[in-house]
Amino acid sequence: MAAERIDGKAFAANLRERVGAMAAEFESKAGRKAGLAVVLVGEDPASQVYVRSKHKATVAAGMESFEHRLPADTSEADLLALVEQLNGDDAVDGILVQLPLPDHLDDQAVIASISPDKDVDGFHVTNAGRLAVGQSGFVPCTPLGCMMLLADRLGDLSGLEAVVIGRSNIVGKPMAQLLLDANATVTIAHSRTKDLPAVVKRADIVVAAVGRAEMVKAEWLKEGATVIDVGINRLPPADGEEKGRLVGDVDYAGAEGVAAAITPVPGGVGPMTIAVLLRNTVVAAHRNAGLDVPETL
Ligand SMILES: NC(=O)C1=CN([C@@H]2O[C@H](COP(=O)(O)OP(=O)(O)OC[C@H]3O[C@@H](n4cnc5c(N)ncnc54)[C@H](OP(=O)(O)O)[C@@H]3O)[C@@H](O)[C@H]2O)C=CC1
Ligand SMILES: Nc1nc(=O)c2c([nH]1)NC[C@@H]1CN(c3ccc(C(=O)N[C@@H](CCC(=O)O)C(=O)O)cc3)C=[N+]21
Ligand SMILES: [Mg+2]
Repeated sequence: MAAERIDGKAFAANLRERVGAMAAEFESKAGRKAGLAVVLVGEDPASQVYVRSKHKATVAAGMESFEHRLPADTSEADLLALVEQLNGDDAVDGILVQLPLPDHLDDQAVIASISPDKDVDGFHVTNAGRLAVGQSGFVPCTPLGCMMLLADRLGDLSGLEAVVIGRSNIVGKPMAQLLLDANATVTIAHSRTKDLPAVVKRADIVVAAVGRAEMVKAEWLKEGATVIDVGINRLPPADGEEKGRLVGDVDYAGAEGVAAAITPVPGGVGPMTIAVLLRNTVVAAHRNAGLDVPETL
């Protein structure tokens, strides 16, 4: 039987609806809209696409979107000065600096300059630390979106074997932390892992966040596994194509024959990332205005 396709796009649309309702309620209580500032340095085409879809989604949810596009040769001092200005701007509840930054800019220094209370990406060490010790803060959007899909599909994750492939600060590590908090038994695999296929074979839940097109094969999966594919990989254009296809880190066509459920690429985790970003921004707005955060968020 073919695996069920986990429709992240539909789930995300529903979440954006709910966030929109909370944003409207926030506006009526606070007398202003919740605001998200997005900073893009340089002209990377993929980053431009993401920033444009974040802007559209922010406005559609009834929030204010402040876009700052800076030239690729922006100095670190100028970028830090902009973040400082946004930190002090009461109309701005959330700040997102699109990564990766051009090589001459230090990602970590820039993330460190964002006020943890406006760090809706959840990348600041303060928020990473809060997640690690179980305090409330901001959780990175992509892993939180993956957890929402897993909770919706599987309910209680207690005792399930979860394997996260990838250990980046923005996806793999926080993903593992959230799975652990949900009482899964968690393994983190990475480029030095010996016999990755055997490690993946144990998993009831596989989260692939590697950045290698269709690396995870059907034969690696346990029958009935739930597969969350975070990877976004652009294949080289085939004959007659202008742009190459977008594929995940999992061989979807093969995995469909073994898994119980799997997220597609596109239409899976990607749309969740943006919806959770809006969710985090409305949460930030409530906290920054001293209002109770609605429980439904
Ligand atoms: N859908 C979405 O919303 C988002 C998608 N992404 C996508 O997710 C993917 C991962 O992103 P990100 O975490 O930022 O990437 P990074 O490049 O920061 O991390 C990749 C991880 O994969 C590991 N890895 C690399 N090669 C192998 C291998 N052959 N076997 C096992 N592990 C390997 C690396 O191991 P090591 O640590 O040893 O180097 C590293 O931990 C990318 O495709 C990215 O585009 C990212 C963010 C959001
Ligand atoms: N500070 C920061 N925060 C981020 O959250 C962040 C970032 N930098 N840099 C880049 C990555 C990547 N990322 C994605 C968001 C949405 C889709 C998404 O919507 N993808 C669509 C397809 C989009 C397309 O067609 O290209 C989908 O999967 O269906 C993908 C990837 C956020 N990131
Ligand atoms: Mg994110």
